[in-house]
Amino acid sequence: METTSATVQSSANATGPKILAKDVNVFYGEKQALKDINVNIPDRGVMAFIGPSGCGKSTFLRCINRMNDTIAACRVTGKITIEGEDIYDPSLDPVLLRARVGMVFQKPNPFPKSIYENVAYGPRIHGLAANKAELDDIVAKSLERAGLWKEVRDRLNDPGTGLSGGQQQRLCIARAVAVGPEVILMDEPCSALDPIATAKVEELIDELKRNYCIVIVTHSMQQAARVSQRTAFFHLGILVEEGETNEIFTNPQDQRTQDYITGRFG
Ligand SMILES: Nc1ncnc2c1ncn2[C@@H]1O[C@H](COP(=O)(O)OP(=O)(O)OP(=O)(O)O)[C@@H](O)[C@H]1O
Repeated sequence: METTSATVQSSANATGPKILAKDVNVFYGEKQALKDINVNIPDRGVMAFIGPSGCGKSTFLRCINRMNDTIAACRVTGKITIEGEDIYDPSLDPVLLRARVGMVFQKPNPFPKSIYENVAYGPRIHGLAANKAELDDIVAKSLERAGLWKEVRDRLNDPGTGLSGGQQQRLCIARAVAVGPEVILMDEPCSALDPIATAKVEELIDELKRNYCIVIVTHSMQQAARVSQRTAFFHLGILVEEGETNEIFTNPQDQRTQDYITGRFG
């Protein structure tokens, strides 16, 4: 499923960490939700964030594309870089950042428009296609990358909301891919899907990791074990432990990780 279109190619560089977080603290008003988070996220692979409810996984995910900026009471300190570039630099446009760092949410949220328009919207507003033929090409390639092309190519003008839940989630992934992101953030992307649709999305994640840096928040340890190469365990706003997924699940260094993965809490 290789593509020749520059617009859907990741510009990622395979060496060194893609994302680097240093001493990241997040506050909602007076309440501190994350404390001194330090982590390197490698390129071309999947990192899973796991941990009990309320430990700050989604909050940290939202730091990576500055979605927390949209929450009035939220304050972020510390530094996050993507390929060395400080994403909190005041000169950086968060709208452009969010094209580089796509996001897929828990509940599939296609626009109330056609399948075609759902995918074409981003490339059009970012001026990625010079004409209709180029836009058609981006739409087709993005749907192909999201493993949906064969299922929808004959009904591109049908509403996106008419697809099944799993197809809608893959449409949202196609929409993220269409603007040529480097990073794809996924916040529990399968929690609203049945096991068959979940398996399809997991297969897709496995395919996409060859070209993108993917960060996934999941409540399912089985899913983390299946799809990720690295796992970070969060607890009460602290990143307790991070490492190779296999190591985290078989030989965790911290008692809290051990307790969580063996089901003693969470
Ligand atoms: N918009 C918000 N305003 C105020 N507090 C918030 C907001 N979003 C999250 N929090 C708080 O920040 C803490 C971390 O929440 P977050 O949603 O990041 O955790 P999580 O690990 O993703 O949880 P879950 O697994 O239940 O989704 C929680 O105490 C939560 O109540």
